[in-house]
Amino acid sequence: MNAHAPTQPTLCLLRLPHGAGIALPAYETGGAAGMDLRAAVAEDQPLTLPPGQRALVPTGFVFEIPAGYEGQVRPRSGLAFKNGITCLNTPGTIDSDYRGEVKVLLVNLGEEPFVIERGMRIAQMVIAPVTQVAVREVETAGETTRGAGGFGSTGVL
Ligand SMILES: O=c1ccn([C@H]2C[C@H](O)[C@@H](COP(=O)(O)OP(=O)(O)OP(=O)(O)O)O2)c(=O)[nH]1
Ligand SMILES: [Mg+2]
Repeated sequence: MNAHAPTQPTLCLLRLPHGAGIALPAYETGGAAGMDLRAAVAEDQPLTLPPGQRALVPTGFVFEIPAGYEGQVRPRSGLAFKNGITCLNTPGTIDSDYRGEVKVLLVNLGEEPFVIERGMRIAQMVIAPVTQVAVREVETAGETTRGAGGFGSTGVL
């Protein structure tokens, strides 16, 4: 039983042919926020990401995100710190109506080429609730104390 069990929705996963043998995305610890995603690159064709380059890395699964939720694809801090590997579009947005393969857009911001092997845990996915709002155009925006101040207007200390 994990920390979030009482209200747990179900994530349905469709395994694609090239995802055969890849471990299901999983929470590595009981209280983990994200499920680790693995690279479904070919066993005999690891993907080398040279410095400054990006690549779409397959996960091998279609994710059926429950209605009312989104999937956020986020970097793993270890890969970012040790190797400069991050998600270019972080957090990647997986819509609940998307039925294609989830892919991870990695970029190498490090100085060395990075080799992505089959089954490597390359990113993590957080499932988060989303609200779709009604959109309405207005003539004036409601007054606030902040007003138009932003981008550092409140200072640093
Ligand atoms: O890191 C990502 C980001 C997106 N997607 C998939 C799922 C998502 O539902 C879809 C569309 O993503 P997004 O809306 O970010 O991209 P877009 O450029 O706006 O494409 P679209 O016009 O298809 O919405 O692409 C991924 O597999 N990985
Ligand atoms: Mg879009």
